[in-house]
Amino acid sequence: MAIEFSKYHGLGNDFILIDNRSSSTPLITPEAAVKWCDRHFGIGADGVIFALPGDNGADYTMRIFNSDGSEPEMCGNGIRCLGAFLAELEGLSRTKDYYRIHTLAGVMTPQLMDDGQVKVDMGLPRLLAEEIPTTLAPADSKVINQPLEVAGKTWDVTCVSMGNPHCITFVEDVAAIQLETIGPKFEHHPVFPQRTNTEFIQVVNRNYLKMRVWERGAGITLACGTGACASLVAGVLNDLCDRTATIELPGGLLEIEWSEIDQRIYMTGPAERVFTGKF
Ligand SMILES: N[C@@H](CCC[C@H](N)C(=O)O)C(=O)O
Repeated sequence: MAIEFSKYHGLGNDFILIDNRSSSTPLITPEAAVKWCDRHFGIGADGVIFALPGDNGADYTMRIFNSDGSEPEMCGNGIRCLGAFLAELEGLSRTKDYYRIHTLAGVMTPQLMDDGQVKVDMGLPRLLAEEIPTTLAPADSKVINQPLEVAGKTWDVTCVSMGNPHCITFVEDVAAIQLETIGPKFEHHPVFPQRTNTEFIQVVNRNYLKMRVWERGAGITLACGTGACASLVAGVLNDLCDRTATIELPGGLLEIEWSEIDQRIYMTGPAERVFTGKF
């Protein structure tokens, strides 16, 4: 059976989007997602995202498979792409500029802005070790600037969950990090029972951070929305940045705010359709 898809990206973090609104079961399996994401033998993407019927009062449900077939709880760049995809699918029948999306990390709300950007209410960051999850500290403690031995070197790490796990390290120069060798060692470190996404952050000033990322289940990507949110939170917890900052990723810029009013994280960035097809 041929399945229609749309290819989108958010700052080069690219996804295959599938209109799955007629069924609560993803139209393709995790094994098929691995093949579809293959950049030589498939369509090529960092993940496959399904637009499913809403759950728990939400307008829609998002599920996502990473390019290795694993299923993460959330995806920041992906949910911006999903917002744009749903607007495209609804066309003239669309009645509002935001969607309440049920995810494995709770309900997230992407809003389509007049300038074409998508702003997402990403919810509350989770900071306790058991919420990350990590065994780096007692279950009910935060992991802020804690030493972690990886590849014979001690890294000071801060851990934040945006529904999915992130381990953040502040470095002098992000360009000098050997991401392809060190990334997998963080991802599979035994202190992270559900593996982890890993962000390396260079503080340019209190409102501008440079980031490179190794993603759980996808490897090096050009951007990670949840990673950018988690990194801003880590920067605030370490008093290295303010609560509003621009995050520079290899694929472009994201604006992140950790609201003092409701303590929620707001992420603003682009979502672009590249092409559509049948597979
Ligand atoms: N690129 C995404 C995150 C996708 C999920 C991640 N690989 C995980 O396994 O947690 C983003 O933009 O947030």
